[in-house]
Amino acid sequence: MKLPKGCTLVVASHNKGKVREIFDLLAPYGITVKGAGELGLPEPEETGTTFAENAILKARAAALATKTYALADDSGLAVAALDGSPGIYSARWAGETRDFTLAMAKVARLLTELNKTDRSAKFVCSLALSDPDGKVEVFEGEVHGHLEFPPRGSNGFGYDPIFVANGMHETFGEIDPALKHSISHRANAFKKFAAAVLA
Ligand SMILES: O=P(O)(O)OP(=O)(O)OP(=O)(O)OC[C@H]1O[C@@H](n2cnc3c(O)ncnc32)[C@H](O)[C@@H]1O
Ligand SMILES: [Mg+2]
Repeated sequence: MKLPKGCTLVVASHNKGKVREIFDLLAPYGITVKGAGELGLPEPEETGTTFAENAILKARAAALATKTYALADDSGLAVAALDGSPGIYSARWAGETRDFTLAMAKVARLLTELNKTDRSAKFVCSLALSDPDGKVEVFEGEVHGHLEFPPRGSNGFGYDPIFVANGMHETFGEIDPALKHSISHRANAFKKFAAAVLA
């Protein structure tokens, strides 16, 4: 599908860090964007079993509620030695208060307890675009790297302070946000979205 010129796009996320990144990624395209938070949209329960299913249900809920196009992002950290955990549970590992210091410590603790030495991990992002009638399209991206402890840096959000992308030495918490926007899982999904929808 193509986004009609001059349309408004609702970014169906309640995560401020994510919304900031999606706004940055959309900035060059001259689309009017609104956040689900500022529109007071409810946060749907993420009952899907994959990133794509959860992205679709969030995009559709916002599109049907606002009768506009909506873009949702479901993403997370998949740690190889933990069989892909926390995966779709990445936000939930941070508890009700979304404490990522706690979530990152849980990852470190599990790796130690299970005697795992492999620190490989990836971030995964599924972007779902819904039209005002609930018709959806999904775009996926990944970035591969490894984890380092203790956490470093205060840029970004979530698990960024423990993730180092392949070929880098600094964590996503330490690098310039513009650099993260050029290589991240979200950037890679976004490139596909932009090519298909914004061209
Ligand atoms: O569902 P919405 O409202 O969009 O917000 P959320 O925070 O609940 O988002 P998800 O359900 O997609 O959960 C993904 C979690 O994975 C983590 N995550 C995703 N992308 C990340 C990134 O670029 N850097 C660090 N952590 C990331 C982050 O902690 C998110 O809370
Ligand atoms: Mg969520």
